[in-house]
Amino acid sequence: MAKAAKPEERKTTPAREHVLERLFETVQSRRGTDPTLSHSARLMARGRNKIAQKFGEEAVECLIEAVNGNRKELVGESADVLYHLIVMWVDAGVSPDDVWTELKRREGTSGIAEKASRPKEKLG
Ligand SMILES: N=c1c2ncn([C@@H]3O[C@H](COP(=O)(O)OP(=O)(O)OP(=O)(O)O)[C@@H](O)[C@H]3O)c2ncn1[C@@H]1O[C@H](COP(=O)(O)O)[C@@H](O)[C@H]1O
Repeated sequence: MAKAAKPEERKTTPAREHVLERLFETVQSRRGTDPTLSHSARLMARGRNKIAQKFGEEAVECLIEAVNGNRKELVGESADVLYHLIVMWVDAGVSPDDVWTELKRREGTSGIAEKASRPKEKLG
C-alpha cells in the first residue's frame, strides 16, 4: 500500500492550476470583448448592479437547494454562485490572491474567539 506523503512532501498546486484561478483569468480576459460571444462580457457590460443582482439570485437559489436537502442541485448552484462571485471580483478589481490572503490570515482563529474580540457596539 502506498504511504501517505508527509505534509512537506505533498505537491503544492501552483495558483494557476486551481480551477477558480483559471476561471478568474478567463473571465478577466472576457472584459470588454464581444457580449454576443461571451456571457461574462455581456454581464460585465450590463454593469455592477446587474452583476450584484445575478450573484444575489444565484446565492438564493443555492441556499434553497441546501435548505431542501437537494445535494446534487446544491453542487450545481454552488458552481453558479462561484462563477458569479468571480465576475463580481473581476468587475471590482479584486483578485483571488486578495481573498486567499484574507482566508489565510484567518486560519487558526476560531469564529467564536474572533467575535468575542470585537469591540462591543454601543447601544442607543
Ligand atoms: N461557469 C460559468 C457559468 N455558470 C453559469 N453561466 C451562465 O450564466 C447564465 C445564467 O443564466 P441567466 O438566464 O440567469 O442569466 P442572464 O442571461 O444574465 O439572465 P437575465 O438576467 O437576462 O434574465 C447562463 O447563460 C449560464 O450559461 C456561466 N457562464 C460561463 N461560465 C464560465 O465562464 C467561462 C467563460 O464564459 P463566457 O464568458 O461565456 O465565454 C466559461 O468557459 C465557463 O467556464
